[in-house]
Amino acid sequence: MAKDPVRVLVTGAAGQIGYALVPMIARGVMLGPDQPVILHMLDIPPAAEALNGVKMELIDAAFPLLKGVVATTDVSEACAGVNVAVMVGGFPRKEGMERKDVMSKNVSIYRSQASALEKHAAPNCKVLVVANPANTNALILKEFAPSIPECNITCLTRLDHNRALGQISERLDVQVCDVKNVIIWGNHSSTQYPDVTHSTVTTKDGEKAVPGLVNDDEWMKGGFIKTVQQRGAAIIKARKLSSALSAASSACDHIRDWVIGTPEGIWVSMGVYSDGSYNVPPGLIYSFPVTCKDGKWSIVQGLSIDEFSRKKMDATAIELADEKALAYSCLN
Ligand SMILES: NC(=O)C1=CN([C@@H]2O[C@H](COP(=O)(O)OP(=O)(O)OC[C@H]3O[C@@H](n4cnc5c(N)ncnc54)[C@H](O)[C@@H]3O)[C@@H](O)[C@H]2O)C=CC1
Ligand SMILES: O=C([O-])CC(=O)C(=O)O
Repeated sequence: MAKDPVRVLVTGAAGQIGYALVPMIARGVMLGPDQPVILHMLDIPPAAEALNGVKMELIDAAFPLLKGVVATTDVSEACAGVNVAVMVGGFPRKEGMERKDVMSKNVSIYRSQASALEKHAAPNCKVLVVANPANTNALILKEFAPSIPECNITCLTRLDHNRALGQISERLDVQVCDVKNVIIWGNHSSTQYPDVTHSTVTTKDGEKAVPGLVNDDEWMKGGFIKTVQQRGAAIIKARKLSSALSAASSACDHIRDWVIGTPEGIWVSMGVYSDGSYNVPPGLIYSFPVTCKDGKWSIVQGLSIDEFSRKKMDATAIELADEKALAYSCLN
């Protein structure tokens, strides 16, 4: 029997990431090849005409799984009955703007969109925040949507995770699908800590630890970390636009693994509400290694943390606490 359609909201749908993401969702990349979807696309009034253009293209592409398209600038209509919400819309930093000005705009957007989701979304709606500052936007959303379970509110660090897999695969000249269990700890920012301590490569002689294969501590603790931390900026410099293709693909990976489950023996990175695991302060949305089963994520426990990792994990937590304080100061 055909499945009932799932309603998926994409905010900022007329933007770069939105344009890459909506066809992936309509093709089944996010929720599977047998899962019909209804797309809800939200953008702001100045982008209404472009948004309608995206809707026209979705119709023209005749996606078999796509059972309906709502394209609107009305946040209540956009959120009505949605089962999955991918929050890509936000206010970007413009020339001459202070950090506080950008935070203040995004706090106000995420506060009002949280209330709309709380009122209109389906009860067990899963939320993924992509727009920067992603962790803190997700935290604000959590604060202002108290009836949405906190475990349903996450932010995207899967792109950083995939970037780390890509860098290891290039360095060792192995297939990216044979590399697993890197970790992104902390903020989706240049303080994030991409950690290869526990990662492995599947070889014809079995699983081998990445640190032993790379055998270059200086690179793993220096160039590798910096490349992953700065990759978004490098893409913007090269394209003059954001990393829309890889962000859209990673957003699909994030939701797919969350809904369908992570494969046996594999963990992924997700920004989730900290429960104090690994001595990360509770009350932050922080990226951890997680496995997913039956639509729920759980933080991988018991990994050993060396002194180098501890310092990096603490530094990114401090940045998140500062962002949280700044965000709260914008609420008054
Ligand atoms: N977490 C991650 O891994 C990544 C996050 N990003 C972030 O994703 C966001 C989107 O990036 P792009 O698509 O390249 O930007 P973009 O500027 O092309 O698109 C953003 C869209 O959001 C819309 N928008 C603005 N305010 C809105 C509101 N209140 N409600 C609904 N829509 C609104 C804009 O009109 C625009 O169409 C940015 O914040 C960017 O920094 C980008 C790459 C990776
Ligand atoms: O800074 C940005 O907008 C881009 C970004 O987050 C990324 O590519 O990781």
